Amino acid sequence: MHLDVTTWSHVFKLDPDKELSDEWLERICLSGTDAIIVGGSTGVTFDNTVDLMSRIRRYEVPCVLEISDQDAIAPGFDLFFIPMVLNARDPQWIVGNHQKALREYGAILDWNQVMTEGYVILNGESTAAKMTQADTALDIKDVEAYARMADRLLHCPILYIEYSGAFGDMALVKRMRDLLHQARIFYGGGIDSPDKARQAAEAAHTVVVGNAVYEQPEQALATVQAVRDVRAHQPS
Ligand SMILES: CC(C)=CCC/C(C)=C/CC/C(C)=C/CC/C(C)=C/CC/C(C)=C/CC/C(C)=C/CC/C(C)=C/COP(=O)(O)OP(=O)(O)O
Ligand SMILES: O=P(O)(O)OC[C@@H](O)CO
Ligand SMILES: [Mg+2]
Repeated sequence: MHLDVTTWSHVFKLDPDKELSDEWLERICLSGTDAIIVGGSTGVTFDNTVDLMSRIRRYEVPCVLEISDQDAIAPGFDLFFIPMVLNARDPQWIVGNHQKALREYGAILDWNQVMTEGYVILNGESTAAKMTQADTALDIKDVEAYARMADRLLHCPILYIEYSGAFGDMALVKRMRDLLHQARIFYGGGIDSPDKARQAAEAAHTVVVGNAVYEQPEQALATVQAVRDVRAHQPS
């Protein structure tokens, strides 16, 4: 099992608040994806998180919890991703909820399992943008500044360009990747076909496929091979 995120090209993000049959969960977990992220912006509870995690645990694939609600923090994951929404207008989503969670867990957690994601949300229509009151009216220089903030100021191992629900601007994503010093760029949003997965894999280090698992599962599965094909033709 590879817990080194720098080797991950493709991940699926599964939402504890959504239904997925055992058959489809098996196909997703055995697809050859590099990891499964468990997360969602609303309706995530301790119970539905543990339920999904224990179903994924039947398979060998690495399993990460992307924390969006302190009440849904559950043990048993390989890693914990902590989003900090850098362009949130509400500071609760940059540091506020994090401070509260660290009051509870700070002294006992295994820091080797924790990775910070510098999040930049760019689809103003997404649930996450509305919830965090993200400022999505950004020009390229604004996004570059957030990318450098994540990479150089905060030393986040992950810069997450989030277009949840819509396919984003791959030229922008690639430009961010090219300016990073140490962070890896995760791109998520609107990947619902092998062609979009290919475009995203050419721009980002890691592509994240979420909603398509529930809406177009055959297409979602096909994104795994599409990303592999891109990597096979890229110089290492
Ligand atoms: C005992 C034990 C397990 C110990 C470990 C505990 C641990 C690791 C503690 C860490 C402490 C800590 C700092 C926790 C963070 C607490 C917290 C609540 C932070 C806030 C996170 C945040 C900014 C959330 C905002 C929303 C967001 C960015 C969610 C990310 C996922 C996302 C955008 C999903 C897409 O959502 P979806 O529902 O699919 O949306 P659509 O409707 O658009 O599809
Ligand atoms: O659901 P989609 O649009 O695939 O986005 C994936 C992920 O970035 C959501 O956090
Ligand atoms: Mg979703």
